[in-house]
Amino acid sequence: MGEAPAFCFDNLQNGFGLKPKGLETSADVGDKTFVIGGADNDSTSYIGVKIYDKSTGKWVIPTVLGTKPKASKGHSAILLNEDRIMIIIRGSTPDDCIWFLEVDTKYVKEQRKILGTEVVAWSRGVRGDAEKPVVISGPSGVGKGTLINMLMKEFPSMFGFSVSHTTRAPRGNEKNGVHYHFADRSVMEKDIKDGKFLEFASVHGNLYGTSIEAVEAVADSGKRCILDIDVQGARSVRASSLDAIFIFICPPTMRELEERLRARGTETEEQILKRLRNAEAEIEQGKSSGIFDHILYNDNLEECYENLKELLGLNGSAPTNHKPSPKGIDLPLNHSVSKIDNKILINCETLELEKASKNLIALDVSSLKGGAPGRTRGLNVYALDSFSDGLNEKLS
Ligand SMILES: Nc1nc2c(ncn2[C@@H]2O[C@H](COP(=O)(O)OP(=O)(O)O)[C@@H](O)[C@H]2O)c(=O)[nH]1
Ligand SMILES: Nc1ncnc2c1ncn2[C@@H]1O[C@H](COP(=O)(O)OP(=O)(O)O)[C@@H](O)[C@H]1O
Repeated sequence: MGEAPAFCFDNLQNGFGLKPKGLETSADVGDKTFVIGGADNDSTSYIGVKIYDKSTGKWVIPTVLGTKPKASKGHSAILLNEDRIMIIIRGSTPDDCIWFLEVDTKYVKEQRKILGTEVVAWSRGVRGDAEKPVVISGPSGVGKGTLINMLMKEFPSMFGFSVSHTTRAPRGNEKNGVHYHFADRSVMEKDIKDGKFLEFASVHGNLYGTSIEAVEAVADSGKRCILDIDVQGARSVRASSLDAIFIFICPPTMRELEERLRARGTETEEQILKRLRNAEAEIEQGKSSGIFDHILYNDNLEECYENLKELLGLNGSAPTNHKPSPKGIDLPLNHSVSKIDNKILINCETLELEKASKNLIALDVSSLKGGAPGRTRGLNVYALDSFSDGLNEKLS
């Protein structure tokens, strides 16, 4: 795209509108200058953001969404695609040094409309891709939990369960933080308002929801995330930026569903009747709404499980190509940053002679995925031999 070759951030002629000032950097996007960070004496524990609107000549403090990076010993900023600023933080841990401040992405534009204020959104940068999450829905008692448990037991290193929040009371065998995060309605409602949830719904009279953190934590651990959520939740996830595979589980008959619910023995008569009433509408929507990619009938459990595995490409044997999650990036405190096309070059200023030939790290940002309110994934990292021309070693 005909960009200038490498540039330094103290060169204001670079056309990227970036300049460091103490612990602050700034980036120009259209009429706005985004100032990131604070002065040396700034005592806040997070990196702050303020916006100078050149058209009005006024400073604006935006609503800041997402998990914010901690205050740091300094950072570099690189504007990407005119809609997000990549921040490389000095002196942080390997998995905490790359962040993205979204200033004009689709998500930020939507939130600006909803909130009626200026909005920016943080998301942490993560190396590599996550596998598509699997959303499983179906009426109460159809066997979702049973099938998910079988999958997690057979492939423990491959799948991780998204632990939902709910206001319903725990059942006898259920552990807080394992089966659900059992929450007070007022706390959950506040977290929903604060944008911490990917989706939420009122189901059988209780509030249920998937927090963004629940899904991202599974992906961070290098596992494929499984969500057990109702049809309303599946619809919300379908409309979100999460690219998932949607599976609906149907009972063979309503009578069999009722028998399973009663045999499970975890609900009162009143709760069973409520779940059965809701089941008819759920099955109707599950089959006809177009939300689901696949419908599975859970008549014979073993057969249904085999069909589920086939859909997930597991075909009876444990996959051998399961990749562990990539590690973070170990950056020395002193480094300089430049950009060539879709590569961000980090020159690590090491004094150790034996490391001097491998002191460049390249971050490939050509295939970023996701973003706020979750993580920004798809960041590829290479060690670059400064005495040769090309990228020569993908860091493990
Ligand atoms: N939308 C949504 N639904 C959920 C979530 N967690 C669980 N559910 C759904 O809530 C319903 C009730 O779940 P639960 O109380 O565990 O009862 P069970 O389905 O009878 O085992 C089921 O349809 C679940 O799929 C969530 O985070 N979001
Ligand atoms: N194919 C099946 N045939 C008979 N019973 C089943 C089958 N699948 C699940 N069950 C039983 O039905 C009950 C409900 O299953 P569960 O997994 O708790 O459903 P859900 O999570 O969808 O509410 C459990 O007691 C489970 O052992």
